[in-house]
Amino acid sequence: MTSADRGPGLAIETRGLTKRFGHQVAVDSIDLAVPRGSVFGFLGPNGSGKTTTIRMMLGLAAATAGSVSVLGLDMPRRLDEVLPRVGALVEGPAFYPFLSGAANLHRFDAADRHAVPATRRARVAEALERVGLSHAARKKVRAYSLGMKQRLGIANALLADRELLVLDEPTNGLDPQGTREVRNLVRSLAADGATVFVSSHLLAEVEQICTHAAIMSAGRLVAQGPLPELRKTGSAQLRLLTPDAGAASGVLARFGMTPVVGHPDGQGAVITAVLPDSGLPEGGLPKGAGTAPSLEPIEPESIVAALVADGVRVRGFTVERGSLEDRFVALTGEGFDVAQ
Ligand SMILES: Nc1ncnc2c1ncn2[C@@H]1O[C@H](COP(=O)(O)OP(=O)(O)OP(=O)(O)O)[C@@H](O)[C@H]1O
Repeated sequence: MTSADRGPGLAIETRGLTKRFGHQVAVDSIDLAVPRGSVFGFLGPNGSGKTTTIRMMLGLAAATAGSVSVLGLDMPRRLDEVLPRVGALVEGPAFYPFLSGAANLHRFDAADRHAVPATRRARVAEALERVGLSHAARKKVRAYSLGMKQRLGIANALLADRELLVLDEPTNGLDPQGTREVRNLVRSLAADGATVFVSSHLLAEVEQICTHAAIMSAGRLVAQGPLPELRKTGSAQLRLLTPDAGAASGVLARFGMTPVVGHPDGQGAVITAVLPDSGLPEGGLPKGAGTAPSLEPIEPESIVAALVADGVRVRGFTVERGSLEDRFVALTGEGFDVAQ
């Protein structure tokens, strides 16, 4: 990461952020950079350290080492200035079941010493409207579905104007309808200009609503960046159809590839090869790496040009990138739930 990636353009920044519970390292020296205005997906399997990181960001847990700044201010030192500008939904909201949704929000608003009492009623009504719960404002929360409770939690986070929303697994446990509602809500919050930091163990969810993502695995941050960039990195599979297998293999080997030759249809050879990774692994090259991978991605068209220049007859040529899911599985060593 360059120094240009840091600074006032970031809504959240952590450096070397670490949390140990006894001997267990739950969060292992992570450097997160969440750009302002992004919808940032914080992705990782259960137990990978997402909630612990979020708790440290919000001053709910003390870091063992490292630093966090939120909206450009050090946490937890500047907690009092930061919290009024941040809406959070962490580990499921706790509501009074015997009170209505509106009455619950009134209580939360009253507990906020920055909230002006005279405008409380309007603020609560607006937050309920924002999450589509106006019709259920007077209903007791015990009669709310899980999706409605989650939306009420987000309404609570929206009681004041927020520059940053931090949502920990906001669709966890929701049925498909509730999930859709919450996702649409997250999209519209982002469209209004807030930075939204949303954790999830669902890859599909992050792909649908996020502009950026970070991937956690066993307490470590294994990748982060804009989604299109994360999709681009990683290896791709090349497939070449040619009657000139020997010459073609020689050309591919010159590009550092290891071609595999098959003869499935008698029409010529089908050669497959893995296009070398175009991106450096997070944190640079592994120690002791033999040959350094090229920093420049190998363009498929330069391979075709080299094949043609060497007189190879190219009858078919395709390059398929792995999906984001392939990439995440490769990074975390675990599959992701694919629930929509
Ligand atoms: N208070 C605690 N005491 C001891 N260990 C903890 C504590 N909180 C979390 N851990 C451990 O730290 C690790 C990371 O947990 P964390 O809840 O941050 O992960 P997560 O990615 O948010 O997972 P999930 O989606 O299941 O909440 C886990 O192994 C967990 O058991």
